[in-house]
Amino acid sequence: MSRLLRKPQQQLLSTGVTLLHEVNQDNSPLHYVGFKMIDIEPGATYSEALGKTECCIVAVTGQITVSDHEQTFTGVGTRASVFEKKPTDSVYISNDRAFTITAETTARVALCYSPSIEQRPTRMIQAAENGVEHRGKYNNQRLVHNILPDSDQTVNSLLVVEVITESANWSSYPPHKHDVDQLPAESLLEETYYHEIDPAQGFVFQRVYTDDRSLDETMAVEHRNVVIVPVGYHPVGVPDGYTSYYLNVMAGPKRIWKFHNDPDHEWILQR
Ligand SMILES: O=C[C@H](O)[C@@H](O)[C@H](O)CC(=O)O
Repeated sequence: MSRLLRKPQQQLLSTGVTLLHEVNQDNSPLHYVGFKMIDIEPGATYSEALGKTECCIVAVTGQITVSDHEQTFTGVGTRASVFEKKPTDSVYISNDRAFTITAETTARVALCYSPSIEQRPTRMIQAAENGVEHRGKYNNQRLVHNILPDSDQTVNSLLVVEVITESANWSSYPPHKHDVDQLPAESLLEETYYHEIDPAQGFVFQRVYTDDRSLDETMAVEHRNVVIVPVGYHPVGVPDGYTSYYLNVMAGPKRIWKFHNDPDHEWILQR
């Protein structure tokens, strides 16, 4: 199995709290991005104290209460399934703060991390604040919810976005990369993908590859898998009959999303 593909674990952290994924510097080739996916049962709590990292808590499904022990946000979350195709709520917590999440319903919660030195205010990112984009044409159409785009200057290094790709369409396509710190042409952003597929027995294909093909891995990605993108192009293809969801976390030395399309495939944009 590709070293870039992570299957969900079932690590019981505490009563009602299960860790499905943890991606960090110790268990991945990433240096900037961290990611956790936790499932929380109603009434159960998850607490964490941040060091020099910031965290975007995304209520992927269900409703949660989030407190940084100064402010408390209740009713965070808008959907029972990501395939309702509507944005959700998130809460941003900056470095050197602690937080507690309490599940109001059965909830899937993504914890998206990146480096942070200058402490910023805690804030709820309402679903209605998400920039919604209908990107692409032909069989390259996808729905994008920008949770923390690079235009949002309220955080230090974190970028968070979710994408819905319908049956027989491609996304993160034409293949693009953002793996060199060479602005204005391209920025260096590591990336993680947390995938969900409807119906859940489905799979999508994701390829992660470099120009010199020193890295070239094509994966069959299944429901609730994570794909790690340290470098390279990273297109996703969705088989007929299935719908794809993924949540992206990106971070690097500069908080700018400037990607470079694979020249071999950029022509499709001219149609
Ligand atoms: O670099 C960003 C990620 O690859 C996705 O968010 C991608 O941009 C989604 C898309 O445009 O299809």
